[in-house]
Amino acid sequence: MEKTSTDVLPFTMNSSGKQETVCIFGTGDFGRSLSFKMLQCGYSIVFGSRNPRMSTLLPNGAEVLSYSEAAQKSDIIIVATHREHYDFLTELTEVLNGKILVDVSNNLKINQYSESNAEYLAQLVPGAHVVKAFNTISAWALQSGALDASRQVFVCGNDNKAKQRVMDIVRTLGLTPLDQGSLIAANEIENYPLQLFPMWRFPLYLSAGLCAFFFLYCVIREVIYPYVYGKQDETFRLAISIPNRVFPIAALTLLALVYLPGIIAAILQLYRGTKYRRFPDWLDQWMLCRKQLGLVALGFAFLHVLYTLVIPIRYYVRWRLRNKTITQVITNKDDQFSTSSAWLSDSYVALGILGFFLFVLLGITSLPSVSNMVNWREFRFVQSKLGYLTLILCTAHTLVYGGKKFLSPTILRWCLPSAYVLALIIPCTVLVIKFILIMPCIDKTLTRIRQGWERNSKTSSALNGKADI
Ligand SMILES: Cc1cc2nc3c(=O)[nH]c(=O)nc-3n(C[C@H](O)[C@H](O)[C@H](O)COP(=O)(O)OP(=O)(O)OC[C@H]3O[C@@H](n4cnc5c(N)ncnc54)[C@H](O)[C@@H]3O)c2cc1C
Ligand SMILES: NC(=O)C1=CN([C@@H]2O[C@H](COP(=O)(O)OP(=O)(O)OC[C@H]3O[C@@H](n4cnc5c(N)ncnc54)[C@H](OP(=O)(O)O)[C@@H]3O)[C@@H](O)[C@H]2O)C=CC1
Ligand code: HEM
Ligand SMILES: [Fe+3]
Repeated sequence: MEKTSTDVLPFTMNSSGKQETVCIFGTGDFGRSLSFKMLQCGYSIVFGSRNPRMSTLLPNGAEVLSYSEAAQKSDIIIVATHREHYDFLTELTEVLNGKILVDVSNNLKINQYSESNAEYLAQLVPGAHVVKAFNTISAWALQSGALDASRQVFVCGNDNKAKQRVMDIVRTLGLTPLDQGSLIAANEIENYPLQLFPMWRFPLYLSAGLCAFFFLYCVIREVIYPYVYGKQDETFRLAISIPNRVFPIAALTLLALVYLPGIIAAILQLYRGTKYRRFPDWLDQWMLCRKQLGLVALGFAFLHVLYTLVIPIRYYVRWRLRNKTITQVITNKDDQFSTSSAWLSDSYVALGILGFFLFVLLGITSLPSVSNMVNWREFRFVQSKLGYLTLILCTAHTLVYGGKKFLSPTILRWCLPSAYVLALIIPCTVLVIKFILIMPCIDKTLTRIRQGWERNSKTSSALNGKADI
């Protein structure tokens, strides 16, 4: 096939065959980094600056002029200055008339101003076509080429032609433009780089709260209580014994909280008899951060395993073992081997190991490189079915660890049961309700609801039918 004349033109040439010139206002970090990249991609660059002569460190081949001279050289102007300094643009409204102004700016805080920076720019220079772009790309990444994580450039603007021209530039720089619509979207685009791990916030606050609560609980039971009643100094427990209760308890509770919203959703759907009514916001948010909750739980489980591995080398544990042996020698009594204790001890450790193995498997499948390789059904199978199996194994691990002493009154201190007894409440509740939900009669109704059946649609059509008669 023969190539047309436009096919053979490089992107950066305009229709008359000349290199396309782009003007950048501001010779700061971002303006400079963008100019390096654009020069590499074949654009010719003209800088607008307050002090054209003072500007150093600029790439070879870029011209530096005053703001108004530079603006006349191109019909696309990238405004690489901070919003606080935009007022100089009001003196240039005439030269900027009809030109494309690209707003790249970010603020320091979310919703710092009542209108977005791009809308503010459009108010300052009403005759220009303002397009928002590039604000999510950092100057450092542009220059060092480390753009793997952030190749996407969100673009928005009211003038379609202007937006297309900017998107062409984005593509030529090897980045991916994402059209976000009109300039109203600028507010959201500007808030985007200011967010700090939004999906992680709830899981992290929740785990900090859980850890603080259980830590205090254990300190009261295991440090303060022995001190008050026997003047014993048990503070060494703060280093390993108590963290090795708090971390597994946090892991188990968070794991249960990953599966609790699915159950609440099912109960709501059964109660309402339809899947077409929205869940309350808190439930929606909770559902959306289950992955993060699960990964935080996995982190705590890892800590528990590491702390458990060091138990045999602890001074306190070795001292107790030695002392027991010596006492047995002195009193000439030996401990009878108890098969049931051996079973209990081996089973709870085995359950922990199997639970941890599946837990890690869940974590691995949540890596994008792995989840992209499995289909939806396989992913659901691992996350939902194996996820529940993980919860069952970890709960059983804790239940068997509690063993016989579980509810005996001797373990109460100041009426407080052992911490793991509290930790079992949510997981056991989740498992019991899940067990009820998968009973055939309930499961059948739930499946019908999830396939689109509505309980009330029958009654309402019957009522309609009556009304017709
Ligand atoms: C280590 C670890 C890593 C994890 N990684 C991920 C991850 O990468 N990605 C991820 O998503 N989760 C992840 N999770 C969380 C969790 O495993 C999944 O969310 C899991 O799918 C939850 O299973 P579920 O059976 O409770 O709920 P679901 O599978 O969500 O739902 C149960 C049922 O409810 C129905 N349902 C769910 N939502 C709706 C709705 N809005 N409207 C109508 N019906 C609905 C479904 O059809 C399904 O039949 C992770 C958990 C852990 C512990
Ligand atoms: N740095 C980054 O990684 C990113 C920055 N941005 C945005 O790009 C814009 C520029 O950022 P950055 O380059 O880091 O900032 P700098 O402070 O490094 O540069 C800003 C430039 O603005 C010009 N300017 C115009 N008027 C004034 C004035 N009154 N006072 C001071 N400077 C003025 C100056 O250029 P001259 O001296 O030539 O006039 C100055 O170098 C900002 O809006 C920022 O939010 C967006 C994404 C990433
Ligand atoms: C390799 C895997 C695991 C091993 C070897 C293991 C081992 C142990 C041991 C030895 C104890 C007793 C600790 C003590 O005496 O202080 C224990 C307690 C406990 N484990 Fe595990 N465990 C594993 C995985 C898990 C996992 C994945 C969870 C849950 C998510 C978990 C939850 C708990 C809980 C809640 C306790 C009770 C904590 C307490 O109050 O003392 N364990 N585990
Ligand atoms: Fe500045």
